[in-house]
Amino acid sequence: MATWILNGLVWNETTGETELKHIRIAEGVIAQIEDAAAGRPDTNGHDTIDANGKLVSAGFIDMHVHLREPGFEYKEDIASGTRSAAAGGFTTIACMPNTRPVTDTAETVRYILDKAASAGIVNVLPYAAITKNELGRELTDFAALKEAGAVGFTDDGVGVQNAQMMKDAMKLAASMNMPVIAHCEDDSLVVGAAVTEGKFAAANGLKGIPNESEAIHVGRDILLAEATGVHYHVCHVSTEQSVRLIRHAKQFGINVTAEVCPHHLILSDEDIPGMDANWKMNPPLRTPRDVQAVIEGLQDGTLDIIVTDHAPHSAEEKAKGMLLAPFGITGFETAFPLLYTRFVRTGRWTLGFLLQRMTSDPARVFGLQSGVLNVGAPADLTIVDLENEREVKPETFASKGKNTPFGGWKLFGWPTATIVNGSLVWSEQ
Ligand SMILES: NC(=O)N[C@@H](CC(=O)O)C(=O)O
Ligand SMILES: [Zn+2]
Ligand SMILES: [Zn+2]
Repeated sequence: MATWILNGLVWNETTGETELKHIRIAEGVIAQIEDAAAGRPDTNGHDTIDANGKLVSAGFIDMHVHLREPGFEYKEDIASGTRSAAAGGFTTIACMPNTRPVTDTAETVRYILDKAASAGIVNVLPYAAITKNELGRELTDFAALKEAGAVGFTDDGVGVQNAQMMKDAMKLAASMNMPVIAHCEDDSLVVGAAVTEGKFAAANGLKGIPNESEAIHVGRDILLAEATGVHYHVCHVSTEQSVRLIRHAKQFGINVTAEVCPHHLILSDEDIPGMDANWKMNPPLRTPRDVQAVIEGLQDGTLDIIVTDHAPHSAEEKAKGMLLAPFGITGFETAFPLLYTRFVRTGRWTLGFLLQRMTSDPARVFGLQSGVLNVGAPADLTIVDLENEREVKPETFASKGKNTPFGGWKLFGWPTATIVNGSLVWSEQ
């Protein structure tokens, strides 16, 4: 059976314009795209969804998320996490291996894929750990993990401290055409601090996390990527120094790509209102100068894609306060509205620029079929209301995590329906 999505505002990658279209989806793929000006198609016997002039985009892709299952289901699980993703317009998400047990065996990779197939409502791509238990001591069985369905290797949550270990991982990953995705953090430069070195830390008499703790790994790993030829992808870039190093590496033709999170594009340490753990994440909110640098990095192509680093924690954990609470904020349900409101509605970016960084660019970087609105592509689509302003209400999130610094913000650009493999998996109440 086919479904027609009628009167969708579609952004045309070739012309850079938006046009009103009717889209037919059948058997999980986009089967037909017609100009709405040519009139209503014959929808007899088919389902119809009237987009009523709302944006219809290729579904958003988020290559850095934490679903917390197995092991931390009190924070999030695959059912609640994929529902939260769908509510944010995401149709494909790649989940990090800092679960319990750590996703470091084929068995755990298969557990996540099976659970995603039975309880999940969007496409879930699991990453596997680089080192056993993410302890940095011994490599995992890359071949078995790839065979089980892992899409890349990462110890997200911690940096790989030993350079030889990282080099061995890159060599092995390169030999099997798999990417290495790095959380960049040198433990010897992090002294148990909760926020960045900067005005907030100084004003509150706190130790700060220095920019070099991130950038020193970026620099090291770029040299190792050059030596091994691996596809090296940098997680959640937050500092001016990292942007500079990645820009330089790309000029040299080194196979490096990078991601940036909405919060690092929008907030600095100077926005932190007080000792509230909803403003605590890793990497931390940096200085205004770093915010400017990551924006420029995204704009000039140094940073390739936008990811949320959706990192839900329980209310009890976050109530421990800025110093003791775990790092991380939820991301799915605010990402597009934040970026659309802050950068597109204000005229700084085109709609197409933002959509590309959340759809076709992640697909290109990680070799996925989705992320484009073309005939023959997977029918993973998002419908978004660009015109109505609404307040961020964390208590209404589909995610179990309510930990966000954006509560109360008034934003435009709310997803209203999400379609995965041709099926409507979520729609606004
Ligand atoms: N980003 C965070 O602040 N936290 C992440 C870990 C990580 O992404 O490094 C988490 O797992 O909670
Ligand atoms: Zn990380
Ligand atoms: Zn993460």
